[in-house]
Amino acid sequence: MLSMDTPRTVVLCTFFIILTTLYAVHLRARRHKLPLPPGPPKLPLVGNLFDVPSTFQWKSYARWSKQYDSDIIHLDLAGTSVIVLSSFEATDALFEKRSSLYSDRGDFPMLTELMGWDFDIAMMKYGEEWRTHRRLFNSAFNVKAARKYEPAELVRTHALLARLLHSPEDFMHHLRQMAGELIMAVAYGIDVLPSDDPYVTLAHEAGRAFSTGAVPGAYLVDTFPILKHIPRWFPGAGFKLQAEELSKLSRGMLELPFAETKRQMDSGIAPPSFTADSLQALSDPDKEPYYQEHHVKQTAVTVYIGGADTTVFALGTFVLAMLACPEVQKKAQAEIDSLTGGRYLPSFEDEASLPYISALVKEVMRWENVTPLAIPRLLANDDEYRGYRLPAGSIVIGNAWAILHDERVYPDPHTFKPERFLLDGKLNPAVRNPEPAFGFGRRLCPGRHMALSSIWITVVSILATFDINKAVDEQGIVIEPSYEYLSGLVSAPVPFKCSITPRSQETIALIQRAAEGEQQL
Ligand code: HEM
Repeated sequence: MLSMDTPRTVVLCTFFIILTTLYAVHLRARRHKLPLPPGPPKLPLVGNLFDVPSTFQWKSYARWSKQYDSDIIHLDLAGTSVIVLSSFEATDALFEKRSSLYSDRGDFPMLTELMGWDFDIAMMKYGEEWRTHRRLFNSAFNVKAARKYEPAELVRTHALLARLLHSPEDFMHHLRQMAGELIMAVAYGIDVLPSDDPYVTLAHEAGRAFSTGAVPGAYLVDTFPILKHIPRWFPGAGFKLQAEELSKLSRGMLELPFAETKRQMDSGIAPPSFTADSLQALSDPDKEPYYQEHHVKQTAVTVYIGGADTTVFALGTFVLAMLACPEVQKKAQAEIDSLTGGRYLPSFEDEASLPYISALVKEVMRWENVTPLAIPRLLANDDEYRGYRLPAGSIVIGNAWAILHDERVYPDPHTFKPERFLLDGKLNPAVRNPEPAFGFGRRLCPGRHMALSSIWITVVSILATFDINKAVDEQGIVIEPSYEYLSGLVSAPVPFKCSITPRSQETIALIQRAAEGEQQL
């Protein structure tokens, strides 16, 4: 019904629309005049293309941030605008508080279109499809749901201890096997073979191909997407043949383990897992109606790709930290011994009584964080921050490494020091959690609860039962690890040697009893 006020309302509305349009035009014009954030001088056309190194970019970004005294810097990579944020304040202000603008991902034509990884949540554009996958993921991996994986984590950790007893020199292989077993069990309910398992091998190769394709600029077609249309016989189109080969891995990873879980479900022998539970829930009328089978299939792969390498490399860093700081290892073992008296292997119930171990795990995540630049974002619209113009379409990078090595928050940041997280023997809530190790805002890693609990139980179990020391060569000379890392989206310790020996006859007996008990279950 029209009211007497209608003409007045129309005038008011028109006035309001004109005012907001004028304001938007004014804002755009004003923003256009604002300077870009500071950064190294740019050459014509190529900008900073030759300034940015091809490895360990996070260290150069952090150096520039100091040099220009700004936690937000700007680079131009041959026409692509790149913004790097190097403080908690800046990532909080943009990724967290303006998340609707800063949650998109850039285009990776090689990875998503040619290699077939378009179904991976981590690379998905910000929108409905991503939201559906993310909800499905969260329903199975939120803080409460992730607790149901603890028994599986404990069993796999005990199997790891038994393998370390047998061949300690292969510790990285054992850590990888453990992570592979755990994730295949959690995602698909598949029990993998103790070695050379076809699913783990496939997943490992697929994961490697994924990590290579996810590095910005790794393939020319990512910088010049038009190249994806050139025919495969064209000179220089080798990447298309390579993509065809690699896409077999993503297809295999998508289809094979999923088909196995469905086969087990049809035979009534499928153990609980993300895939089996989610497929069962599809037929439940009370559950979310919008999930479909392909969402479950695609999300299950993401569990493996997101979780396997990251967890293994964090545990590699733990071992390296024990070599760097033997006194930390002693303190951690003393805390465990004072609780268990060496009579039993620690379990998740002990977590609250072992604050030094929890602090040690936080320090592992901070010291050499696995994903130094998280995963870059794409800025959806023009924006303005601290008087700087941030152009739409910019790649925005959160330099998690710089934030976790900020001496204002973590004094003496390059030293491995779990004590920084403690006060009077308890975890100190005033010290900031190293959460940027898992990214930022709405795209913060959804697997972090499971990752942290599996890392915690592995760390406490190894420390309870083994001593980790530097290896010694045939001449009795100590082999110093290089403490170096390989550069990439996911940063792994350079392979190193160490000596892992059981702490006593009693701990050997505990490990054997745990492994035998679990085999009988
Ligand atoms: C030490 C272990 C891990 C680390 C350091 C890690 C780190 C990260 C980081 C930095 C991101 C990007 C966040 C951003 O864009 O800001 C991410 C995303 C993701 N992670 Fe993890 N992660 C770990 C373990 C896991 C595990 C165990 C899973 C699966 C159970 C997982 C699943 C994912 C998924 C699905 C995404 C994509 C999220 C999205 O784009 O919305 N991660 N992770």
